[in-house]
Formats: sequence, C-alpha cells, structure tokens
Amino acid sequence: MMNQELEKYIRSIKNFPKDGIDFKDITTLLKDPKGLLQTGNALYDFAKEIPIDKVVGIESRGFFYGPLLAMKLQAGFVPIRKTGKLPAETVHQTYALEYGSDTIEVHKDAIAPGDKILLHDDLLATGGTARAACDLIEKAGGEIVQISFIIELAFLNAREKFEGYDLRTLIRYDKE
Ligand SMILES: O=P(O)(O)OC[C@H]1O[C@H](OP(=O)(O)OP(=O)(O)O)[C@H](O)[C@@H]1O
Ligand SMILES: Nc1ncnc2[nH]cnc12
Repeated sequence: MMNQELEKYIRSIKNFPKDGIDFKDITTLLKDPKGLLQTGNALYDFAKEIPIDKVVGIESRGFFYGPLLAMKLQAGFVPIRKTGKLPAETVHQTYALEYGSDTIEVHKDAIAPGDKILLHDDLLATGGTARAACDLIEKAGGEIVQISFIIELAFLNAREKFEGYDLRTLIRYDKE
C-alpha cells in the first residue's frame, strides 16, 4: 500500500478546536486494525536502517506510536511533555501552535550526550512544536537522526524550519 492511501483512515473535522481549523483526527486510523498496523510498519520502515538510541515522542499524540517504534527499533522511549507534568529536573521551551501557544519539557537526564534520536509526533502543522522539541533535544546533547510524522499539512510550509534534518511523513495534505 502507498502511504498516501492511509489518508482514507483520517477523519477531518471542520472548526475544531477553533473556527477555521480543519482538524485531522487519527483516532479513526488507530481503531482500524489495518490502519494501525500499516501506519506502524510504514513509520518503522522510515527508520529501520538507521542506528537509533532513543525515540522521543511529543505529548500526547506522539505517545501512540513512539513507544511501539522504540520497541521495534530496540531503542528507549523518552516523553516530551507539556509543562508541569514531569517530576524530575527538566529543560523547557515555549513555542507557538497553529492555535494558541504552549511550553514543553523533557527530563534533563533522559537524553545522554551523543544519543541518536528519532523524534516522532502525529502531525506537522506550523512546525512550532517539533521545532521546539528539536531545540530541547539538542540542548540536552542529543543528535536528531530522523523526524517522523503520520500527517503533514504541507500548505503550512513547516519544512522550511527543518533544513538539514531527515524529515519523513506518511500522509500529505497539499491544501486545506
Ligand atoms: O506543528 P504545530 O503547529 O506545532 O502543531 C502540531 C502539534 O499540535 C498537535 O498537538 P496539540 O498541541 O494539539 O496537543 P495534543 O497532542 O495533546 O492533542 C499535534 O499533535 C502536534 O503536536
Ligand atoms: N489541523 C490540525 N489537526 C490536528 N491536529 C493539529 N495540530 C495542529 N493543527 C492540527
């Protein structure tokens, strides 16, 4: 199956959570056994030839596939969380969203200097979240070897923020 064919599992909801946002809902993909498996396999195919020490997943939708990918890649899993949720010492970064703004954090000791990192999230919109996540990982000394998403809202041109990174996506929306 071509990756773009996975689009059939995505549900679009207009004006959620705010007017003007066309929300791409992956729960319809996750609940379908074929959608769930094919997406996991395709994300794994992106990364399987690259040595990876840790998969870093972004809260909350990056937690669906992040640990599954880590298990398949024989890597560890590290969560990046919204502010105030992680109990030990953290590094943090504030960023702008397609709607609103937020701060994310990672445990200071979660990434060792030189760790090869696969950063994963469900969706690339403006790229603000993933860009902040890259900055956090690099502050901690990690080396980002790949960034993967299920969905790319290509019309928002977020790729410009990731020059020099190996950024992979399965499903592309070229217009809203
Ligand atoms: O590319 P950006 O414009 O930064 O937007 C993408 C981010 O927005 C969504 O998360 P959200 O903040 O809605 O949180 P959630 O995963 O907890 O629902 C999505 O899961 C990405 O993390
Ligand atoms: N259009 C969208 N659909 C789902 N999640 C998002 N996160 C940011 N923009 C989004």
